Amino acid sequence: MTFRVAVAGASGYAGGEILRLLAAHPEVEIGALTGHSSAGRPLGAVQPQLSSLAGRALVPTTADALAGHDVVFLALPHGQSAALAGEVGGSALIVDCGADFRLRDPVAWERFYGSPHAGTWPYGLPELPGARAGLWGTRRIAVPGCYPTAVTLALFPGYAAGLLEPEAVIVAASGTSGAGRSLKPQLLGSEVMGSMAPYGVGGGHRHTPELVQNLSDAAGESVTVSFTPTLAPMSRGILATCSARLRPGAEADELRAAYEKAFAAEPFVTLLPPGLWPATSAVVGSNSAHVQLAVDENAGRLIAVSAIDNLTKGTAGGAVQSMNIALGLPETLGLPMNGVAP
Ligand SMILES: NC(=O)C1=CN([C@@H]2O[C@H](COP(=O)(O)OP(=O)(O)OC[C@H]3O[C@@H](n4cnc5c(N)ncnc54)[C@H](OP(=O)(O)O)[C@@H]3O)[C@@H](O)[C@H]2O)C=CC1
Ligand SMILES: CC(=O)N[C@@H](CCC(=O)OP(=O)(O)O)C(=O)O
Repeated sequence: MTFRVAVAGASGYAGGEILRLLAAHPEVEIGALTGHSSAGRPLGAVQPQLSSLAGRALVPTTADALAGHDVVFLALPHGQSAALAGEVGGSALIVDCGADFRLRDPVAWERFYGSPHAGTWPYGLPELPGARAGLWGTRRIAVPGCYPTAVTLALFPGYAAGLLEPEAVIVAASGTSGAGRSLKPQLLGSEVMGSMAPYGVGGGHRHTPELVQNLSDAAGESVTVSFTPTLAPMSRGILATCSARLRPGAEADELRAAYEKAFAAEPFVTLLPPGLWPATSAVVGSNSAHVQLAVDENAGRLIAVSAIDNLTKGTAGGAVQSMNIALGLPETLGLPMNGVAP
């Protein structure tokens, strides 16, 4: 069976990456493509890398344009998804790449996003314990934020195994495509090239409550998270360096065994052999996450590092992986495991 799929926000970075993957997906027919300021233009004018779809027209983002599809991807600015999803309604599978339906706690939502909480949908990080059960047959998916995907994969096995104290310290570097393609002075080439700088320092980044939610779910208790994002002079990729204090008696071998068990059957997570460390260049263009860990015996802490492509595993690839599960398709269908290095 072929599923007819619409993409809202097809002119953006996330929308473009969704289309790159869907164009190679054997069970998908690409339907409506919508844009905002670029509506009326051909897709090839704003996404020239999508050669096979270059002549397709971008239409305005309306519920009418998105009606009549089996699957609708929403790749829109935060706050735009909830109203549109309500209007599209029906039996379509709606996959929201924005944040609107990720958090369960309305207080945390309002504090970090400053608007009323729209609700909570099944969370599209299949590797998180219990997540697949929520995705099978669902008609609504909330795709995780890109940092939460990288960080959760790096830390959840240690928490799920009960080997870590409930506090995590995370410093993660992201490429500039994580910020979308709208114009922002801090993203000018002359500001970013040859430089790295933190932002959202001091617990202010909106992915903090999502990290707390995921790690607390894994731990079965409330986990405190200190998260510092950093902008790196590259277009794609996230490298997350995560640290947590070991529970008394927890050993490096037990941690390694917990990670091996968690990822043994995961098609898109590679626990690297001891001594090899994740690099963004190895995962760019793929839906793969690379993970490695070490125990700092002096500090009594786990150091876990992950690398993903923020636009693939961190957005579009994770979204397609979750779509596959929801539709009963093989989970890996249409998704690249290999990167494009060098
Ligand atoms: N970039 C990333 O790494 C990640 C992004 N996401 C999420 O995906 C979503 C899209 O992000 P991204 O692609 O990076 O952003 P972009 O800024 O690159 O694209 C935004 C898209 O939304 C459209 N748009 C802009 N304003 C409006 C509006 N008022 N109403 C309807 N459509 C509008 C744009 O259309 P036009 O260009 O035609 O004006 C464009 O298609 C966001 O919610 C983001 O949080 C999630 C994880 C990671
Ligand atoms: C480099 C950069 O700016 N990154 C974005 C994260 C993008 C993302 O995953 O997140 P959302 O879907 O929650 O927007 C940021 O820090 O806001």
